[in-house]
Amino acid sequence: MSTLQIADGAVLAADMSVRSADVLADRETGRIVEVGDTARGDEILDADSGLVIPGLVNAHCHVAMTLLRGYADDKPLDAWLREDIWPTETELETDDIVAGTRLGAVELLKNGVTALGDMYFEVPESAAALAEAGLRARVGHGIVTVGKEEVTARADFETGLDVARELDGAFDGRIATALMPHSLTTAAADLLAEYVPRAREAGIPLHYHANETRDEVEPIVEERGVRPLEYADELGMLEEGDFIAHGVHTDRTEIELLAERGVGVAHCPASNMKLASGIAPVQELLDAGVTVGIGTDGAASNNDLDAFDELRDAAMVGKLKADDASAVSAPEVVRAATAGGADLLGFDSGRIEPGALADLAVIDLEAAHLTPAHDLVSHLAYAVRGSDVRHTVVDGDVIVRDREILTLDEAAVRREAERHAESLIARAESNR
Ligand SMILES: CSC[C@H]1O[C@@H](n2cnc3c(O)ncnc32)[C@H](O)[C@@H]1O
Ligand SMILES: [Zn+2]
Repeated sequence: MSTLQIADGAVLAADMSVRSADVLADRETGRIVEVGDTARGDEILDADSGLVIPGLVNAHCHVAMTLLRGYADDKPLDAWLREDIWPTETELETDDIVAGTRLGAVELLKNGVTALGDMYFEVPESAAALAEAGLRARVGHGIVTVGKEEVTARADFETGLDVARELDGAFDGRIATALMPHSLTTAAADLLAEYVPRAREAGIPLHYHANETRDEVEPIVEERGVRPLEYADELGMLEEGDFIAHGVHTDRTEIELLAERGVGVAHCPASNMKLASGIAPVQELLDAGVTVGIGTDGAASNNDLDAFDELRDAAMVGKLKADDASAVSAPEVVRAATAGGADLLGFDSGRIEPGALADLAVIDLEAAHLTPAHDLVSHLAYAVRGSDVRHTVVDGDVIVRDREILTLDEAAVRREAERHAESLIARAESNR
């Protein structure tokens, strides 16, 4: 056994208590073997004056959209997608997506994220980039059929299913997959009815955008006479292991349906605020027993991938929505961003205890904005910034040490991303 000892820090336990302890991880199995003060490891990672937490889980992202950060702002979802994002995305080439994925991976890992849910294009190449950077991910090809001929629409579903079947378990199990139709209004009903059962036969879960805006809910109610998640249920799209993104405009019946079916919600508060989509009823979801994770969505609607921003946003807007300052409390958001997200993605991580995957982040507590340290869970929810992350560990491997990413050349990744972003936008603008 080759071990990593994360030494001399305070450790956040699953019950949200904090105590001084070392964490010992087996680098071969990638799992935590001991949490205590007798651990002795082959390699030491210094966590003195630090807090060891489960790595944050970004439950919903389009990571390569880092290339479109700041390209189109201040519009609502539908106009933003149709006028700016989709026309530009038609110009994307595989190398652009790899460059954007690497840039996103640097940002995520340096901000303490160890796992993500990612829906985008060119998934074999982007999944390889994520895994090589050191991240764990559940990935899928985003399937859109609106505006496409039947044959092209079907081909998109075939790609989604093939990618999900072929990549599941790749990169020593760091990559898992899902069938990812973009949304209930942008993926055709007849093809969903055909492909969802095929995904089930292969044991593949589903992930899709749902109930994000009122404009997306109303046409379904008008056309089908049921709420969007009732429609999803009719199509067999609400099964244990599935998770939706957003769930902003969910009514009581839909919340109960999610709870009954064991389907979780990736809550994306910053994206929902920026696109003025609305505020998800997070406290109601939690009270109903729905598993909630937290996501950034893509960097073009956020505009960064700092998951600590999301924790804070989730707590703040959750209170506003509930009209109750005690709603979406600090322990609840910290749990959502760690164990909640890990449950949504189906990873055995998100908690620091023997047997769990050693996906961890170490927060440097020596900062003016983290002083005094009355309550470290409060700090995680309301005061810690991504730039306070000192080390990030995935599968027992140190990926970020003293804020330096070890798996990628950060300067080269930034240069490449700049180059690809510039040429992508030039191509898109010349074709307008
Ligand atoms: C088909 S791959 C994913 C697809 O989703 C687009 N997208 C980015 N952010 C959002 C959002 O908040 N709601 C819906 N769709 C979104 C992205 O640009 C890709 O086209
Ligand atoms: Zn999204």
